[in-house]
Amino acid sequence: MAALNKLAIRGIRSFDDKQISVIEFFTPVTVIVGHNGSGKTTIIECLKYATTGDQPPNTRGGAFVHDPKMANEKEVKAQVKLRFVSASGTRMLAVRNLSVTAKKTSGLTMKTLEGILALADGNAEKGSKRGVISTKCAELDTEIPQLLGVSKAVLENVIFCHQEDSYWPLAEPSTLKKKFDDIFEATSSAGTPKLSTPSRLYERSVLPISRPKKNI
Ligand SMILES: Nc1ncnc2c1ncn2[C@@H]1O[C@H](COP(=O)(O)OP(=O)(O)OP(=O)(O)O)[C@@H](O)[C@H]1O
Repeated sequence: MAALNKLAIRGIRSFDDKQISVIEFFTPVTVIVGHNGSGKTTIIECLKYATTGDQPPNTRGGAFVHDPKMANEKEVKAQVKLRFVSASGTRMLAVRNLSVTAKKTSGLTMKTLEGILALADGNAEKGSKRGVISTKCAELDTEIPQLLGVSKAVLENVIFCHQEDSYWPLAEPSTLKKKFDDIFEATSSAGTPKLSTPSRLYERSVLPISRPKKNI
């Protein structure tokens, strides 16, 4: 069974870029406790980012990275590192890198830098190429969910669902249908419906279906 072992965060939200904070996950459960604003959500955001490559909602302009103004720097380099065990029992390492630069006028410029997906025992962190599977972010985005044995949609909408997105089950029918289709993989990559899946059954049982009236 897949498992998360350790998460290292540097330069994300309130986690500054001067030190690395390490969170270890224990079996069967790890409880994250802290005051408001202490960084509990940030830990989940980092897990989602490490596994899917998706940054939290409303952070497009670089708000996910520690604010350079607070760091008193022009540029902040951020890193999220996750050690995990794949569904087949292999110890893996995923590293994602970001940087944010304060613009001369105002605002931020964010860059996504090369990542690493590697075997945890291959010394990729020390620069060794042994055991490195990919350094391309797009490949990490598809490979990591596969290694965990969970679809990207389930990681995004269920396991690491952001608190700002957690009301999606109450969304309007078309949004809800799309979410269920993604989660149950009801559409092929070409967008055509696959076999009858739970989402299709859900759609049939919940959405009003207009039937032509019969002439008697
Ligand atoms: N870009 C940023 N740079 C620096 N600090 C930031 C940045 N973005 C958010 N923060 C700070 O990081 C913290 C975010 O904390 P987070 O939401 O993870 O806390 P939490 O423990 O989940 O809080 P709550 O219990 O209220 O949900 C806040 O204190 C916020 O001010």
